[in-house]
Amino acid sequence: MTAVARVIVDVPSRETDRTFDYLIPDRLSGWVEIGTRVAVPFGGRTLQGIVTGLGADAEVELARMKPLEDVLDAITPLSSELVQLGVWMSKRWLCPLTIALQAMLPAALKGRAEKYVFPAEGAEWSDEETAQSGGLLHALRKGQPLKLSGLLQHYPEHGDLLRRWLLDGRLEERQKVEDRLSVKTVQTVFPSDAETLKRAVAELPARAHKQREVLAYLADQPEPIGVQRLAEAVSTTPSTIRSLAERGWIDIRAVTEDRDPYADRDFPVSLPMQLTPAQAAALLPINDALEQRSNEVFLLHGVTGSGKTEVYLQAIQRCMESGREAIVLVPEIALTPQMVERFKSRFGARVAVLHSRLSQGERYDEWRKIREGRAQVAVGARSAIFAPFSKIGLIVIDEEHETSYKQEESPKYHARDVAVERARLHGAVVVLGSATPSLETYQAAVDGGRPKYIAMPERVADRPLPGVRIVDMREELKLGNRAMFSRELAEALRDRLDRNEQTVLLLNRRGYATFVMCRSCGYTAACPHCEISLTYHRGSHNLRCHYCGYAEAEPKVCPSCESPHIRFFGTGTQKVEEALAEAFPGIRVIRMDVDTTTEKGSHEKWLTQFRERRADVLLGTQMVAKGLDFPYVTLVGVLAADAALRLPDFRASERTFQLLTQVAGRAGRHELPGEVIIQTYDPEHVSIDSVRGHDYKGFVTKELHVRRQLGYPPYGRLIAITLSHESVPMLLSVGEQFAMRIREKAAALGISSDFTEPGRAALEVLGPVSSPIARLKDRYRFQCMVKYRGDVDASFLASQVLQEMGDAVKRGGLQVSVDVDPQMML
Ligand SMILES: Nc1ncnc2c1ncn2[C@@H]1O[C@H](COP(=O)(O)OP(=O)(O)OP(=O)(O)O)[C@@H](O)[C@H]1O
Ligand SMILES: [Zn+2]
Ligand SMILES: [Zn+2]
Repeated sequence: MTAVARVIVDVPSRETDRTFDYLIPDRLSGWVEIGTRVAVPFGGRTLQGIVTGLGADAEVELARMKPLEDVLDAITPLSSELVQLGVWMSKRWLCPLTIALQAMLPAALKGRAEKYVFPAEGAEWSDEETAQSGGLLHALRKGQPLKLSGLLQHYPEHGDLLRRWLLDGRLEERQKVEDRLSVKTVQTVFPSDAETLKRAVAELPARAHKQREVLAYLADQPEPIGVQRLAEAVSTTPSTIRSLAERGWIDIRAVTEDRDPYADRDFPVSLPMQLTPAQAAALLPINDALEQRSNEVFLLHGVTGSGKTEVYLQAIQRCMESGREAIVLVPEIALTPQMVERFKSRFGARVAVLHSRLSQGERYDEWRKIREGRAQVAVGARSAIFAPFSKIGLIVIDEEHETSYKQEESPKYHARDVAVERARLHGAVVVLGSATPSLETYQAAVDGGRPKYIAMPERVADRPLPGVRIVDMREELKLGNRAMFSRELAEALRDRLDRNEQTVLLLNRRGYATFVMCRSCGYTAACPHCEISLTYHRGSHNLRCHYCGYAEAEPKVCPSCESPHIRFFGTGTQKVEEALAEAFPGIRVIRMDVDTTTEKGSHEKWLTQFRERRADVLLGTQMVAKGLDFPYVTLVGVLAADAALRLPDFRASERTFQLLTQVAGRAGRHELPGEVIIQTYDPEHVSIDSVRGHDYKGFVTKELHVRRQLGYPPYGRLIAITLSHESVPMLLSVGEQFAMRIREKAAALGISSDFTEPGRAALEVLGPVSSPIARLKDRYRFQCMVKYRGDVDASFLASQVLQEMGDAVKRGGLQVSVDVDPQMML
């Protein structure tokens, strides 16, 4: 019987989206399991791949089968459960399996970097083991890092031993990332016993003061200590310390250290709080499900400030006590120090944190902590859903309505759906938390009973929700106020300055371009490659396209009519900042937007400043709306509340309501009561009017009614297929064929295209029409939208048509992108 590995090669195309069989050579037997990354010969090249299956017989004759070339990691990075999840994802979102699998790996593991093997710090082997290893251990102990591939080649008969020791931790594997070993090592002093130290002091020459001090320090504090740290502690140089090692009085060894991005911060220990009755009632069914290990999904619908986080924390505690692991997803933007601190303070080093602001190396270290079982809780943004745990008991998704849980590039997965599937594979509990649940989740809870609905309708400690006033800016204009701030908002702001309280100002900028326009002829500067207005950047005085990166200098005269009256238009945060400085001299403003938060750590820096009350106003875009919990914020102002309502997206109302409710929720969360002022040109709009009474149910009822009539989610589902090409006629003809074939297939299956009859399965294809962004990077874009309802496998139909038309698409040089359950309609 010959062992065979089924491998998915890392070439993301439809033709290679299947497994290929390879022989497992003896040298590698015992190293290959499901999830192992391997190097394989493929079409004359060596490619990277992932083993997704093992078998004894092969689909092609053994004689024609090639052997695997190499194993790329000693510790298999993916489990068979994650591979299974990947298979599910590739079907769910119509993407090649390799793309789904690669999305689960930390970036540091993606290249074909060589792996090195080292003995672990303090590892010991018996004489018997040393003898058994036939020179292998001897080679390793010389201290030189040895390549894993080399070891496997030189010691083929000792592969089992190597693997066993890697698994029991006596050997470690490391990888070069960014030209350095991906594991950080620290030169560490190991003091000898007190006796030796005493003798050393006696032997030292009289003038060796510093060396004496070092020895005294170590005699006092016999714990291992970093050379650098020790040098600082006794204010000497590392070379002084090294000279002691040379004389054999102390030992200096390299010790691996995790790059813990939070290492220099002390987290005060936090104990579980006494729950309010509402929290206790919410926790009860969650704990029950954990206890019974039943695969439940809950929607925890708690208003802003109702204390959802404490419920998560105590559920996680329960989960950990039963020996299982927990994943907590929070939106990238909410991964503030404040949020991280809540978890670190409660669970300490058992928490791994994963987010994009960490360096590749830092992320890899956190990932290893999870993979090697040193962490029990992973807190992170979207991709943390793939945390390589093996016995998950609980998955929490905070702010479950957030759009950032949907990845916009392939694999276009939604972390919420992945969470539900992953929890099913583990028999785990899912908690979806939000003050403003997505309509999909809410409707499923109310109509279908899964998720189970849990409500926390009040804030903790009887704190009231803030009062909300809506200001009609048209009225302001009628009364002659042309300023950016209404009289009410200006007055409230002044009031806060007098009382030394703080204000959060949200500029809803989505759909509100900071563009340049000529006031004489109406010319607006647009990207020559995309159908998009260019955005003005004050710092560099240039105009930039946010889609393709095109940039040009700010025009002095209108390129169209040569008028000098061309100027920067629209309301950017910079403009608001200027207006604030003008209206309130001396006001201290922190501006948070894409321009001020690109630098690593800047986000945190601003929030810390604001928390320490070194500013009066926190002004920003969406990123100031979520997760913040500052006791002195008593006023929230919203400028241009309706800015995003006109976007060509059926979720525009829902998003506006969620954003306004979330930002309103930042006010009055502690002792001081809060107030919210929303400026708008459209005060009657249901998205704005409902915020006044914190009326989620009122909003949702109206909005669901509209969705039901139009057959939009949650009452129907969508698949967006976008085609792009330089030539419009080409696009139109392929697009038409596309739409037609799907319609034909549906008709052949007897699926109606009539959505008016409630409850009946239906499918229709809208388009092809020009996409809302009609041209990008010199390519025109057309869209077909498949809308369907009921028992229809539209993904399957779409993928069939894609396959059938694959050749035509390829020959014509078209690009096709498929988005199943799209969240962004642009
Ligand atoms: N049982 C409790 N007793 C006293 N204070 C509590 C309790 N639970 C939570 N709090 C406090 O109430 C405040 C709000 O809690 P938390 O931030 O968890 O709310 P939330 O529901 O997550 O709100 P949001 O959705 O707005 O983020 C916090 O300052 C928290 O420390
Ligand atoms: Zn002009
Ligand atoms: Zn462009």
